[in-house]
Amino acid sequence: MPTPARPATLLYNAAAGSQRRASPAGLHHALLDADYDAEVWLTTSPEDVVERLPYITGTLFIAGGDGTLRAAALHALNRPDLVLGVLPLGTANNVARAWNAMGDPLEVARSYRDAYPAPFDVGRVRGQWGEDHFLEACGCGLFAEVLDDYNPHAPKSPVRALGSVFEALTTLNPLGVRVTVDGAPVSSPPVVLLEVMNTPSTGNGLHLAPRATPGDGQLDLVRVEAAHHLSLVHYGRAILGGTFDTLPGVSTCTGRSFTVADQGQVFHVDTDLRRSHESGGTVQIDVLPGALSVLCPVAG
Ligand SMILES: Nc1ncnc2c1ncn2[C@@H]1O[C@H](COP(=O)(O)OP(=O)(O)OP(=O)(O)O)[C@@H](O)[C@H]1O
Repeated sequence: MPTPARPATLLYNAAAGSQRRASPAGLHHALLDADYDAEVWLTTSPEDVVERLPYITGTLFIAGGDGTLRAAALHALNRPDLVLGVLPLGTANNVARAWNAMGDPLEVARSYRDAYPAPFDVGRVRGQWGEDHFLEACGCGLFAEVLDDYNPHAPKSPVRALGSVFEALTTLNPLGVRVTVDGAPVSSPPVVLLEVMNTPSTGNGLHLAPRATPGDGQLDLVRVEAAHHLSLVHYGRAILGGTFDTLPGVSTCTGRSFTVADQGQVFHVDTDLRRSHESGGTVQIDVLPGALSVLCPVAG
């Protein structure tokens, strides 16, 4: 007698950037092929997740982009009863890319047949403003300034994004901020960009830490020294080619715990923005190793 399909939930965001690539019914069928009988949950806002996620246990497939994943994942911390599965329907899909869950969402769904749950790290940030978590990255300097000008929660617009890049490039002052890694001070020349990354890319697919792995219990610190500030063409080429960490003036190192001096600069935590009311003190960034349990796709 065949064994019944495994129960699961399919969270589907119809507002995600590439939702046209797979309908809820199509994903439901593909998951049946993978032996999961998923109850479909059509989400319309992160608030749905807050209300309903506490009542969901077992396997939760998330069909959306990084925003949808983050909205669910932040409520899946300290929930050993919940295993997440990523179905890439977003625009950048930084987390799906880092987890080998990219490609045709229907194929990815089918690849969960023999998948196993694996630990997925989460970053924790503590500043004067309180505590936040990130799946992708947290940092200050150029990218945070661009996001601050752009407002990532408004509708996406490439023209507005370009305007924000130019604005940040013309107004950014190098940051001379002290940094420690695992309790030890590191050389801290003025930088134009400082990112602590869990996934290799963040934002609109900015591939800043090609070696970052979200299941290794570590985070990658990436800094771009102001003195070596190259042209945008150099950065653009290296980001596309996955060689950003080899550029002159770009330094990287891994660690579990970081502090960054708080001089009142804006920080981004994934796409959220944070700024202290008063400068002084430090922002503390730690890895929470394996804080999430996420299915690893297994290609058939
Ligand atoms: N449960 C939810 N969680 C997060 N966003 C949601 C949710 N439901 C609807 N949305 C809306 O969907 C929009 C897009 O979501 P998402 O970030 O997942 O896709 P994307 O922007 O296309 O992908 P990416 O972030 O990978 O570039 C959000 O800006 C938000 O307005």
